[in-house]
This record gives sequence, C-alpha cells and structure tokens, in this order.
Amino acid sequence: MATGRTHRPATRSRGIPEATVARLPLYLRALTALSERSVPTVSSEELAAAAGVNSAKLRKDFSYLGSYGTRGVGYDVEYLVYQISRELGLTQDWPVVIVGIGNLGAALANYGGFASRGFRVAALIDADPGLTGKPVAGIPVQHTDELEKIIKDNGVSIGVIATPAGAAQQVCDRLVAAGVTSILNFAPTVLSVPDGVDVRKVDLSIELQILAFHEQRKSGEETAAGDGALPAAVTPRDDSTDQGPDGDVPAVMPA
Ligand SMILES: NC(=O)c1ccc[n+]([C@@H]2O[C@H](COP(=O)([O-])OP(=O)(O)OC[C@H]3O[C@@H](n4cnc5c(N)ncnc54)[C@H](O)[C@@H]3O)[C@@H](O)[C@H]2O)c1
Repeated sequence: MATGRTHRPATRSRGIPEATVARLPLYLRALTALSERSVPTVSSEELAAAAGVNSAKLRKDFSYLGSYGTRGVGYDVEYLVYQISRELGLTQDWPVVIVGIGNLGAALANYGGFASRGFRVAALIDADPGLTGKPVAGIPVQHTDELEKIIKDNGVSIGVIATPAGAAQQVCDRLVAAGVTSILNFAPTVLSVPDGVDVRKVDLSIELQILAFHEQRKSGEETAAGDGALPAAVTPRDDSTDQGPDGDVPAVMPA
C-alpha cells in the first residue's frame, strides 16, 4: 500500500510505464494465489478480477512484458509468475535495513511477508543505545553509529525509515551517502533525495483521510436520496437559487 512517488520518468528506460510497474505486484499477488492452488492457466478476465484491474488494461500491461497468452487457453500461471518476478527484480535477494526500531520498526521486522517476497531484513538500526544488542524478530538491533558499515558490508540498496519525522531526513541523507538508492519512508515527512534515488512513502493516515472523504460523500448522497432528492453529485445546479444568504456559493461537491 505504498503511496507517493518515485523519482523516475513516467516511462522506464525499458519502455514499461510506471503505472504498469505499479500494477505488476497486484498481478503477482493474484497469480501467486492461483499457483498455490495449482491452477495451470488463467484468462485475462479472471486474473483482472482477482487483481482488481480492468482486463483491457491487464492485456496492455502484459504486452509490455511480451506476454500475450494463448487464445482460448489464457495465460500460463507459472510462467507469468516467473516473468513478473523477473521484471520486478524479485528473482534475486534484496537485503533491506530498517532504521528506527520502535513500535512500527519492530512490527515491520516481525512481518514474515518480506522474506517470502525476496526481501531479507539484513539489519535493524536504532539511535537508542538502550536497544543496541537487543534482538527483535531474532535480529540484534545495531546502533546508528554503525549505519554506513552495515550498508556497505551487506550490500544494502533498500532502506526502510521508521523513525520520528524529525529524524527522517538526516537518516535518509546518511543512507543515501552510504549507497542506498531506494527508500521506503513511513515517517510523515517529505524527503529530499538526489536524482537516481527512489522514494516510496507509506502513510496510513493519508489513506484514512481519503476514505473519510469518500465516506462523507457517500453519507451526503444517502441523506439526499433519503430526502427524495437526487444525490448532491447529480443535482442539477440552479445558479439563481443556490447562493447562500451572504452570497457565498454553497459547498456542492462536483462529481
Ligand atoms: N506510515 C504510516 O502509516 C505510519 C504508521 C505508524 C507510524 N508511522 C510513523 O513511523 C514512525 C515511527 O513510529 P513509532 O510508533 O514506531 O515510533 P517510536 O517512537 O515507537 O519509534 C521510533 C524509533 O526511532 C528511533 N530513532 C529516533 N531517532 C532516530 C535516528 N536519528 N536514527 C535511528 N533511529 C532513531 C527511536 O529510538 C525509536 O526506537 C513515526 O514517524 C510515525 O509517525 C507511520
């Protein structure tokens, strides 16, 4: 559920659009579930439904991979798993460091889903000397003094930041200077990075705010429907009557 942007052009150098890249993990998750059930082939419609994507978009996405499926048979599940994994760079092991081993960092360290997807937690790093040497998820926490050495020794290119917002930029700068080129940022702050460094931001509160917006809109529509009126989004506007008492235009949310 990563949100945010990567510092990359909209189309990757190999011609795969960034929006397609963002959907590949959705296909992979659906395909992995089919593979676990030993399903040999899948139609574009079935896979699109399982991934929550429109089937025409799926076919277009797969054409970038050179995968067109077989008419009447569909796509070979195992081969597509391999193709997408290869395209996403998941056929190799990616050592990851997590910086900031508080509530969130510890939860991430304990998350089994990283390893099963080829992301090995190589080290846990925290500035609190009281945590140094303490095992979290079986891995002893190391002090930030060791950050550069840890990155170099483990060949780490992906860093996860789970520190307070105030420390995140400084941690990011150190990670980048040490050779990290991809950052997953959980701290609620915008990070500045040089060209060539990808940042993805995860922010649950932003996701919740977007849901709140939709909830508000839905309840507005229900109220309007309950009143026997059309939902606000489709209520025809009558500019002669919808001015508020002091001339303000009432807040009607456009569709
Ligand atoms: N993205 C999300 O959806 C989401 C959800 C929860 C929390 N958060 C954010 O994640 C961060 C961590 O939250 P938490 O609840 O785990 O906080 P926490 O206070 O439990 O843990 C923060 C840890 O960072 C360490 N730290 C502080 N400065 C550091 C530095 N310079 N270098 C290395 N480590 C340092 C602290 O010692 C502490 O162990 C916060 O920024 C919080 O806002 C984001």
